[in-house]
Amino acid sequence: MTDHDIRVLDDSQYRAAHTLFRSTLHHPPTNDDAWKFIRESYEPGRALGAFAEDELIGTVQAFPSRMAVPGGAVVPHAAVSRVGVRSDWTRRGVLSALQRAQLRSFVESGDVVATLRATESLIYGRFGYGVASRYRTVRVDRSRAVPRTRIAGRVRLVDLEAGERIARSLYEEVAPRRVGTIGRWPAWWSMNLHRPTPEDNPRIAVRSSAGQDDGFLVYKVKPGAHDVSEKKPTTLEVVDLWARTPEAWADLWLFALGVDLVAEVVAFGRPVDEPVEWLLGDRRACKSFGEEDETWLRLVDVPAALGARTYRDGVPVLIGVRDTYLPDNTGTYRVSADGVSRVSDAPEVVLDVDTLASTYLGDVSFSTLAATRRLDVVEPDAPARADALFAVSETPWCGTYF
Ligand SMILES: CC(=O)SCCNC(=O)CCNC(=O)[C@H](O)C(C)(C)COP(=O)(O)OP(=O)(O)OC[C@H]1O[C@@H](n2cnc3c(N)ncnc32)[C@H](O)[C@@H]1OP(=O)(O)O
Repeated sequence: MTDHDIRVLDDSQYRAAHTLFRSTLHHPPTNDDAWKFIRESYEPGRALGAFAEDELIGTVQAFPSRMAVPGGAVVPHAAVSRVGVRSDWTRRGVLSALQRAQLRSFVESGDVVATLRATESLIYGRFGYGVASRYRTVRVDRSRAVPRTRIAGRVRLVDLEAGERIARSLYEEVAPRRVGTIGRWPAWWSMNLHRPTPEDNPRIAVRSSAGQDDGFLVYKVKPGAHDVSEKKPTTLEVVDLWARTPEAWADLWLFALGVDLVAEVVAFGRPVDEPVEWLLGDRRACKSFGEEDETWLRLVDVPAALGARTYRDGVPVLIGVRDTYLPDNTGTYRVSADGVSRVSDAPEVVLDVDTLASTYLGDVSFSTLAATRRLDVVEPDAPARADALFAVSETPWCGTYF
């Protein structure tokens, strides 16, 4: 018997839930203008509340989405956000109860995976979430950058309305080609492009070649002093940049690096393998900061998730999986280049479901996890065999903050 219970929230409760979540991050309630955009992002059945008697004391939410997995498939995905428990109720099992209910709801709705961004890295492992992709921040000193090449196609500025249309359609086409990217829900776009305050003033540049749009850049400029030697430099922030081809990618970066009166170009949350340095005459003009965990991935339906991705050639391996919160996933899986099956054989390597999630998109190898004692090795050559099967050619990256 607990002193709280979990309920699905309805329309009349979303604003209170949002205010509660913001208070757990020490932010004030949102204003009415912003709420118009945020309200749209609450979908029926996807927000849960924890109640003590009839008082709301905690909440979690999820956006409906998809995720691209190795081999090109795209699987149903729940994007978890707005997790918070009122500070007079923490460490009494409220989040655990919310997580249990939310994971069960994902099973019922057929979500194969769930992901989130974590405020703190010690919270989510116990619920089966593991770090599956990383990102970095890059900062380019324009006075030293000296790009080695010029824009080859055409980059034009478009207004926000046309830009959003182009960006959405290009994103939907281009993003799923990269492992770890997710489908963006309609309210993501309105919250990120329309909600910003006037000072944000997002601009959209579209790149085209032979009359075809093939990439876009959303950016913001924070004006500062015009003289680069002064303390507060004018900064251009690359907010969102996606391209169909490497040529379009390079042109969009060259455009960002070419805007006048800008002292530095900064981009948060970019892929760890994005070769910005190689565009520059002076590669040290580009500093890379804070490589951090991006995607925390939960394999909700382990057989479906393992079955959805492809594997390279190699000797099959038997992987034993432990899952406390969703025990139906517990078992041994035979993984081979031909696919995955559940078997009753003894496993050759055993790991918790959060650790399996970290290997799933290919960001970390089984050998690394064995060396750091994150998995139990039964057959000494099993981690190397699993590495060969799970290897990917491109580092996973999501690129969508929520
Ligand atoms: C996806 C997102 O939205 S990220 C945003 C997350 N929200 C925040 O950071 C807001 C501020 N924090 C909070 O609201 C709360 O502290 C929460 C939601 C993180 C945790 O809620 P609680 O109800 O306290 O968690 P609960 O009591 O179920 O804890 C379960 C276990 O996790 C541990 N735990 C919970 N939070 C933390 C933490 N921040 N750091 C380390 N351990 C933690 C507990 O000690 C407990 O461990 P145990 O099972 O070994 O006893």
